Parts: sequence; C-alpha cells; structure tokens
Amino acid sequence: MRAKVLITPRSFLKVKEQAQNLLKRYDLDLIYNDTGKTLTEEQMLKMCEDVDGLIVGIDPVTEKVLKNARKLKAISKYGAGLDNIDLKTARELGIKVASAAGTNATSVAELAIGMFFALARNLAKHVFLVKNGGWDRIQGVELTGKTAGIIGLGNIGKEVARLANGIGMRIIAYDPYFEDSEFLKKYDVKMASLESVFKEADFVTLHVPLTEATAKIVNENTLKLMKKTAYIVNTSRGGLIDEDALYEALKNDKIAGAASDVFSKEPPGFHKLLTLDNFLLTPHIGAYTAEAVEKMAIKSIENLVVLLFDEEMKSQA
Ligand SMILES: NC(=O)C1=CN([C@@H]2O[C@H](COP(=O)(O)OP(=O)(O)OC[C@H]3O[C@@H](n4cnc5c(N)ncnc54)[C@H](O)[C@@H]3O)[C@@H](O)[C@H]2O)C=CC1
Ligand SMILES: O=C(O)CCC(=O)C(=O)O
Repeated sequence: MRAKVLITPRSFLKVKEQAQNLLKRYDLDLIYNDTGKTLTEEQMLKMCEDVDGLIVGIDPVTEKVLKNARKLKAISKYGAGLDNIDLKTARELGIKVASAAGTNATSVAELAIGMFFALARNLAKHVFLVKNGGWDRIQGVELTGKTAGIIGLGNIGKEVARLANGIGMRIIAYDPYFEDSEFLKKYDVKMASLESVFKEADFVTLHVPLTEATAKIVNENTLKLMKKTAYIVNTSRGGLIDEDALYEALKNDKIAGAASDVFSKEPPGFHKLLTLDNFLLTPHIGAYTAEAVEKMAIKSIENLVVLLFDEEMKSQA
C-alpha cells in the first residue's frame, strides 16, 4: 500500500513542484496543508490520523496527536527547532524524528544581525517618524567595537559570530557543549559564562533550542545583569524570554531595546510588549527567504526518505 505523507509548512507550497519531482521515485501519497495557516492541535489530530510520515513546520505534534497517529513512523522537521514535537512520546512510540538544522542558519543569522543594525540606528522609529511628517533624529550607536554576546553557538550562533566578526564586533559566547577551538580562533570568539554574556554584551542574541534548561533564560534576574545601554535580540523561540520581565525592563529603560522574531504565543495578538517603541518585532520570518525555504524543503525530504525507507535518497539523474 502507498505510504501517506502529510506536509504542513505553508512555505513548502512555494517549492511543491520541486518536492514532488524529488519524491516521484517513491511510492507516496502527498497531502498538503492548504489552510494557509499553522495547524492547530485539533487539525493535526485529524490530519495525522492515518499518515505514515510527516514533514512538519511549527505545528503542534503533541502527545495526543502522536498517540492518535497509529500509522506514523517518521517525522521530518522542516527547519531546526524540535520544541513543537513531543520527543519523549515519539521515542516511546518508536517514531523516528529528524531535524533540518543548518539549512536556515544563514537566513536566521542575517536577520539577527539586521536586528542589531535596526536597534542601533532606531530604523523603525525613524521610518515611522518621517512618515508621520517629522524630521527629528535619534542618535544611534556603531556596531564596530561593540560586544556581541551569543547564547548558543550551533549552526545559527556560528553564522552570527562569523558576520559579527566581519563587522568588527568583539564576540563572547555561552554554550557548554561547544568544542570547536579552531572556529573560536578563526572568528576571534571568547567562550564565557552565561552571567558574563549578560553583563558584558552590548547585543545579547539567543540561538539555543527551547528546552526545559533554556526556558525563560532571559528573566528578571538575567535582565538585571545587563547594561542600561544593551539590547537583546531573539530569533530563536518566544519561550526563551519571560515576556513580562522583558516588558518591565524595556518600559523602565533598564535596557536600551529588544527585537524579537518569535513569541511564546504566535501570533501574539494584543501583547503589552507591542505598545513599546523600544521593542521591534517581525512575524517569525527568520527562515523565510527563497534560499532557506528551498534548502529546508530538500533536506526535510531527504531526511524523510531516510527515516521511512532506511536509505539515502536515490539519485534523480
Ligand atoms: N526564527 C526562525 O525562523 C528560526 C528559529 N530557529 C531557532 O533557533 C534555534 C537554534 O537553531 P540552530 O542553531 O540551527 O540549532 P543548533 O542545534 O545547531 O544549535 C543550538 C546550539 O545551542 C546549544 N545549546 C543547547 N542547549 C543549551 C543550553 N542549555 N545552554 C547553552 N547552549 C545550549 C547547543 O550546544 C548548540 O550549539 C532552534 O532550536 C530554533 O528554536 C531556527 C531556525 C529558524
Ligand atoms: O520558517 C519556518 O517554517 C520555521 C523555521 C523555524 O522556526 C525553525 O527552523 O525552527
């Protein structure tokens, strides 16, 4: 019987033809999420019920969804973060999981550095000001010579380090699992404690996965360590920040500003952070570039084939 695969990411539709072409040698029925939105748990419950494989974006793959998906053998993440997948239940049920980490690293790193520039030169405020008839200038700061504090030196964190080094920033990083001393030498990165990163950095940037250990890594206590002139950038996951504590720090000018691509609830709806003009935001666009969309799609297809058929993808030549 043909295996059935559900493909949920909205942006996957942009490379649908290419994906179908890559998979044509395999006996698969491909079902797409055509709602134009991230699926809810209810929708996932229904749509995963009789599938053998799943290529998933940030839609919830909860215990309930997994237990109801009796035929499911493989989950291939279209992207890096696996926090939307209940990995413990997947393991217990013998469902294999793979990530496409690395495929979107350049795109996310470029957004993070873009946010450094936007914060340093008050870009959003200036656009708003001039469009509303003003011509005032808010003094900015240079990035050159400032300290970038990278939390999580994986695929994305390393790209941020490479770019920050090119700008002439001093770089410190916290990642207890990082071991590549050659990389540190090449991009002049100094490993530091988490506390030192918060204390010394002018731009703290988050690139860790959301896990029990990293949830609310930015909180009242760590925000208190930061300089009044420092900024925080989050292109990783909303759950890494205690959003109430960030609101208080920004509102009371305890730090200079923050930018976030991600929220604990997406879309955030009305959130008090959105009322602050020292808070910039984007709607989870980190990996939404032509290049990353294509790379994520190809890698997630290749991973699915390995997981489902236990083989490297056959050459398409
Ligand atoms: N905004 C967006 O569209 C995107 C967001 N992301 C987020 O970025 C995260 C990072 O992605 P990648 O760099 O590709 O992942 P990665 O797995 O390559 O790197 C994660 C790094 O975090 C480190 N780490 C893990 N636990 C840690 C801890 N407790 N303290 C300090 N370091 C720790 C690991 O050692 C690793 O070096 C993803 O998990 C995802 O949540 C990823 C892609 C797109
Ligand atoms: O753009 C997407 O579909 C989500 C990317 C993402 O958040 C990830 O790779 O973890």
